[in-house]
Formats: sequence, structure tokens, C-alpha cells
Amino acid sequence: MAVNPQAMRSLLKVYFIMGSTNCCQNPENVLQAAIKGGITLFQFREKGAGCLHGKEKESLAKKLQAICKQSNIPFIVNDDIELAVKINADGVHIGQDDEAADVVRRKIGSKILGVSVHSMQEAETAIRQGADYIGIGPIYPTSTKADAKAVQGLTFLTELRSADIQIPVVGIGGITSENASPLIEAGADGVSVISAISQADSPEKAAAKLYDSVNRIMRNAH
Ligand SMILES: Cc1ncc(COP(=O)(O)OP(=O)(O)O)c(N)n1
Ligand SMILES: Cc1ncsc1CCOP(=O)(O)O
Ligand SMILES: [Mg+2]
Repeated sequence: MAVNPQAMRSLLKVYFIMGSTNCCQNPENVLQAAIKGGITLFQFREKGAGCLHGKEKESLAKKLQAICKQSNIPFIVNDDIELAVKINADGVHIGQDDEAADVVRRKIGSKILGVSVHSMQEAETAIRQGADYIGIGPIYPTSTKADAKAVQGLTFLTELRSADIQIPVVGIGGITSENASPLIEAGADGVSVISAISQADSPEKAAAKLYDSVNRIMRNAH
């Protein structure tokens, strides 16, 4: 763990994830609008059919990183550890099909490390290997990730919190401002979304709605 858990929890409240293939508009405009709406953390996830590679990917990453920097929003890179180190991103997010968390921790030093987990065993390993937060999902059905695991609802999150596992947790998969409430009530520190913001007519309003609902639920639930 490299980041203070309380600081990490605040960053996870509204965690926006996006790559060029998720947007119907210019990705830089979408990110700028999402930041205006109140997102607390950003992940660059350049993945899927038609995504950018090599220099083009790096160039978009740097543009989005600069936008985040202006507003003090930490910039996380999905999967691509080399890129994260090269451009000095604030952190990385990896899953179970990516490099092992302890190997990644050694490569990134004190940057933020997020790990996707789907079971108690994976959660315990991620914690032991130095994760700052864990991502769990898909909570609800999603059409954004073709190879997503089975929908898990709130079962695993509830199991984690009942076992008194305190690591910062963010939920992912099909989350919107309308269905975020049970997730926060079950102990998540925030929501991570792709389409709820990137595909919205107004990414700014969508981000603001998510921010308001997460904060309202937190005031009542925690
Ligand atoms: C916050 C967050 N949680 C989960 C994921 C999914 O990661 P992974 O399982 O490695 O799948 P890909 O995103 O790499 O397709 C995530 N990216 N972010
Ligand atoms: C990357 C990822 N991992 C599990 S579900 C998912 C996609 C989330 O996208 P959306 O918020 O559009 O459902
Ligand atoms: Mg991954």
C-alpha cells in the first residue's frame, strides 16, 4: 500500500474510466466536462476494437493526463505499466489477467495500485501484494466490457465487508446515478463508470448527478 487509505477512499467516490472508443465526442472534451461535473479520479483505459496503439495511444494519454493535472485529478493507466511509468502517471489499474500485483508494485514504487478481484482469495492476495484499492464487479450487467465476468450484484461486496476487510473498494459495471445507492450502502467507497458519463448527452451533468447521489447516500449510510 502506498497511499493513505482515507485519502484513497475520497478519490474513489466518482471514478471515471474512459478511452477513445468509449466516446461519441472528442475524448478531451468529455474528460473536461466530467471534471467540471465533479469526478474524483480518472483511469485511461484504451482498449477494445478500434483502440489506439503506440505513439497515438501515448499522445492521447499525455493530453488527458495534462487535463487531469490542471484540476488535480489523479491520472491512472489501465493495464499498460510501461506507459504509466514512461509518462509518470499517478497510478495503474490491473486485473487478474494482467501482471501480478507484487511485480507491478515493484515497477511503480509509490504510485497508486488498483487491482480487480472477484473472490476473497483474490482480495487477500491483492492486499498482501500491495494494492491501494480493489475494484469489484460487474455489479450490474454491462455492455462495455465484452469479456466481463458474471454479474455478481452485491454478494461479494457484502461478504468482503462482513469479513471486516477494510481496504478501499470501488464497484464497477452498469452503474448509474439511479442504481448506485445499494452499492454504497453495502460498503463501497465509490463507483467507477464508463458509459454513464462517456455516453451521456451531457457528461458534465451525468458526472454531477453521480457525485451528488454518492455523497447523499454516504451521508445517510456511513
Ligand atoms: C476500477 C476498475 N475496476 C475494475 C476494472 C477491470 O479491470 P480488468 O479486470 O483488468 O479488466 P480491463 O479493464 O483491463 O478490461 C477496471 N479497469 N477498473
Ligand atoms: C472495465 C469493466 N470491468 C468490469 S465491468 C467493466 C465495464 C464498465 O463499464 P460501464 O460503466 O459502461 O458498465
Ligand atoms: Mg486489465
